[in-house]
Amino acid sequence: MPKRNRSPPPRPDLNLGVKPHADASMVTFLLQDKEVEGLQILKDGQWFRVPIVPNAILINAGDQAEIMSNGMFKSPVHRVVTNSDRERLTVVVFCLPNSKMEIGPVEKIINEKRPRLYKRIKNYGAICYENYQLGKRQIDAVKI
Ligand SMILES: O=C(O)CCC(=O)C(=O)O
Ligand SMILES: [Fe+2]
Repeated sequence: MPKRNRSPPPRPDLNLGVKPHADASMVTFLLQDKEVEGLQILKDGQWFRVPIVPNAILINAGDQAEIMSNGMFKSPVHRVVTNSDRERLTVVVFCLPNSKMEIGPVEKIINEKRPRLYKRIKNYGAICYENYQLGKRQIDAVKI
């Protein structure tokens, strides 16, 4: 599912960008703008900028990777802030299973020390959409 994100230079009365979220995908491939930075990642309550590495593809674990790995992979919360005077263009590809397929933590990695953290679910995209609109962290809806 490819997507193109265009963040035009903002007007003072509009605050465009991408609000904080974690990706609903299994994995996301991102080709950043060659010159204009904007992506930031949340870690330990602090926002960190993601530097531009020309022509590099950034790979991000999405919520479905966190669910299937029973929390071993973390799906990071990130956002895009706008640059005051330059347009930014990125290309994003979200990879995710068919919505009819049930997914859940892989059985083999669940044990007494690492109990199951997430429910088995179908169509995670739809679950996410509802929670995104409510401004909630989407993965919380499928935690046990
Ligand atoms: O434009 C970017 O750098 C990231 C966009 C993003 O996080 C998304 O589309 O999910
Ligand atoms: Fe994202």
